[in-house]
Amino acid sequence: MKETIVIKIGGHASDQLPVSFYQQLKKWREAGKQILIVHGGGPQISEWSSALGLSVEKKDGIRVTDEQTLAVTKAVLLGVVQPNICQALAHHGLPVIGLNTSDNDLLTGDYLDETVYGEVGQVQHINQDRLNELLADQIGVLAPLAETADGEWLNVNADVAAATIAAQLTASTLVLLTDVPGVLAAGKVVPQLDEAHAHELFVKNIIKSGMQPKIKAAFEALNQGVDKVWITDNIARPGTLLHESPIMESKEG
Ligand SMILES: Nc1ncnc2c1ncn2[C@@H]1O[C@H](COP(=O)(O)OP(=O)(O)O)[C@@H](O)[C@H]1O
Ligand SMILES: CC(=O)N[C@@H](CCC(=O)OP(=O)(O)O)C(=O)O
Repeated sequence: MKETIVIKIGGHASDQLPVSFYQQLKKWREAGKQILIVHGGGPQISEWSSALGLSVEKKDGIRVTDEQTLAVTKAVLLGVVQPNICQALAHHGLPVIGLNTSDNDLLTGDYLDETVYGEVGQVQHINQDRLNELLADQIGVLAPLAETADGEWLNVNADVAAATIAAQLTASTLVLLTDVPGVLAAGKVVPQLDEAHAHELFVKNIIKSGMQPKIKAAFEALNQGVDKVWITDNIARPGTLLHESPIMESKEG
């Protein structure tokens, strides 16, 4: 079985991928690793929603999604963000396939809390065999949309989706690629973060907004068997490396 690396690309990051990103993907492929990209698109969804006169509301980094916002989310993720990422990878000579849940029920799930968030879900099950088959010879670029057993589409936070998928694929590494070089505290990147330290930064309101679901998702992935999680703006360096328990040698304590 090939080693799997899951990379989540945030909506900001996907608009400005540096050449080093594609070079690193090539290196990993040459080393025999299979790669799945789970993409976001939050800023793009907000922009299109506003342009269409829809309200934009997030609670703890999760978008409150009514029927109209879900329609915009599907259109923007599958019609704008995903094709742009696939095109960029292809231009850099990488074999790529754009994916969404409708291909053999790749991501099935259920509502997170319908009364609070509306049409928002969490991934419960992935079609692991189909994904592994697709990833054997190409890089998959998968949208964070799940479907219920009844075929309803659900909007899933891309960090949370990537973490669940990484865990179910038993990925060695989950990279959360974003627009900041890592988790920042007092203006500096925290090089290593365990759960206790993360909790402290939550309580002090240092970890806020979009960083909240990212950190929660990262620890979910670690607790479910993913070896390493990085939060970074450059896949060639780990940024913040997350750990389940304290690292004795860590200066961050
Ligand atoms: N402690 C923190 N360190 C770094 N970024 C933080 C922190 N707390 C909140 N953030 C915010 O989280 C953002 C990244 O989350 P988000 O905007 O959802 O990115 P993405 O689209 O890549 O998922 C950063 O741009 C920053 O504004
Ligand atoms: C439920 C929920 O919050 N879904 C996200 C899905 C996209 C996403 O997560 O994009 P980023 O990674 O770029 O933020 C949203 O609608 O914004």
